[in-house]
Amino acid sequence: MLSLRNFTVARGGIAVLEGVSLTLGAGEALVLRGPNGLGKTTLLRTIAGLQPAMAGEIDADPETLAYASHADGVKPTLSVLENLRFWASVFGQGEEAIAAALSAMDLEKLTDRPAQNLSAGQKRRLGLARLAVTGRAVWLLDEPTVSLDAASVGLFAAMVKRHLASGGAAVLATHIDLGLETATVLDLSPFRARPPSEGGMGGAFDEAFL
Ligand SMILES: Nc1ncnc2c1ncn2[C@@H]1O[C@H](COP(=O)(O)OP(=O)(O)OP(=O)(O)O)[C@@H](O)[C@H]1O
Repeated sequence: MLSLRNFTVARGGIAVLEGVSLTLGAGEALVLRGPNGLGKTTLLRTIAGLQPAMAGEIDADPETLAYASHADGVKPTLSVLENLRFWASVFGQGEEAIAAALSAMDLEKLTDRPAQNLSAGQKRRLGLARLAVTGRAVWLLDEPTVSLDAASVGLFAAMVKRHLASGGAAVLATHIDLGLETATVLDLSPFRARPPSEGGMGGAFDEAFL
């Protein structure tokens, strides 16, 4: 469903990760690990097509990818239900998918509340519920559990497990253990871009190099 070969990704024109190769098949989850600033977000953004790769190849159908970023991406003046209806219409999904999304993230009691009046955790639950109305197979998830309490983390983990069981796949940047028994953990530290003096395309000096 997704494969990368010798993939190099950059922020601000400077390579942060180089030579990343991976494959992801149906039912599989990949957990990206590495210290702050290493490039996990950058890798997910590049896979999602939000920025170009610096080098390497990606094999994936863009129409199968759904990206959930750090930001919840909810529309503040729309209610919870209106937000999901909006996204469902964008992705060609119907009421059944919306009902499943509400149930998955326990949002049924909040359907009429404007998103701007949700708590941080509720907003994040709505942001994650959007995934369930995309109908897309490969979920790209950047720190999906930020602001979630333990119960909501459990709901989200269950949603991801159902997605995998139904033939979907997921790449997650997360520092916590979601209990995805079948997930493969990929430590990105060995792919940190080398500075030009070492033959690489990197060069930023920041916390990733300390
Ligand atoms: N817009 C930008 N312009 C230039 N550099 C950036 C930009 N955004 C991020 N960076 C830098 O790119 C590097 C990789 O950042 P990225 O957000 O991908 O790391 P991360 O591994 O996801 O970190 P974290 O675990 O803290 O979320 C960092 O050194 C960061 O400071």
